Amino acid sequence: MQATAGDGVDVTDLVVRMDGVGVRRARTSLLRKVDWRVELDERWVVLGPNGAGKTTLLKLAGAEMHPTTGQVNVLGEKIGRTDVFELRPRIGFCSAALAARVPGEEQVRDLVVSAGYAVLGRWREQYDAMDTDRADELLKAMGIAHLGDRTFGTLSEGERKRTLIARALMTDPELLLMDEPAAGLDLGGREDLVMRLSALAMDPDAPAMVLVTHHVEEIPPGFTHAMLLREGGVVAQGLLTDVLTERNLAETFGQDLALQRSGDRYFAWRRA
Ligand SMILES: Nc1ncnc2c1ncn2[C@@H]1O[C@H](COP(=O)(O)OP(=O)(O)OP(=O)(O)O)[C@@H](O)[C@H]1O
Repeated sequence: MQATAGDGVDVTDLVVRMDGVGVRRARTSLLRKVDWRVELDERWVVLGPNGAGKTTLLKLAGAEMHPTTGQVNVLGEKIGRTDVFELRPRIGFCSAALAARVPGEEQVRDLVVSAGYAVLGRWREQYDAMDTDRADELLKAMGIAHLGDRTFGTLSEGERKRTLIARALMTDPELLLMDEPAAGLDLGGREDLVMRLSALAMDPDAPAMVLVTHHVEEIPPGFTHAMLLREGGVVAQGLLTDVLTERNLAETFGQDLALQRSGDRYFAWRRA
């Protein structure tokens, strides 16, 4: 008999499970009563305005933070009861906060390959040839194979984002968490990234994914589910096509928003 999460879902397929989760800091609720299930083959987008709690949610899923109330399970391990240093290599994480910690003189290939050794910053050991081949393969998949010998400090914003995604994939994670990967990119850079993330989302061997964004235009085709957050509370969650409605967007962003779908892409704007 298979163990289930109480809602018929096989728990071995659950990558993230949150039950009644809340996070409080200095009498402020960053998150309230979040119940969430992410399965192996799902690709989630978390959408909401500034301060909604998106990064907090991602940090919980990345075992970077404990909840104040409720329970968080990631890859079958309960946060608070497990060794996070064993859990974190199973999770790929990319965020602006991580980018800010990368020394400018770090070589791109080293930055990617060192993820397997859980280090950031200059690493003088010799890497295994298999590891450097894998790093080059990931750089190629992100369209930046030619940048392996460059230093991180010399890269454009878009090239940095792609490097960090390659690094996050280096350990072959079971869960990939991305906090606003398209922030700061120009139109061409954004479109290029959206298409690469779309290819990743459609790869059946790719990890479960959670992508945080402010913009519906940044949702890569192939993403399957969405959570809308406002002021620490879940406005709606479920299948992307069910959740992404004008009504839910209006409630999430507190404005009268029009939403249009063109193929697998979404566009939103405020009605006059
Ligand atoms: N340590 C803290 N103490 C008090 N408030 C905090 C703390 N950390 C975060 N917050 C607040 O919690 C709220 C949620 O923060 P979070 O970074 O999760 O939001 P977000 O949705 O990712 O926002 P953004 O889109 O602007 O990045 C914000 O209002 C933030 O100011």
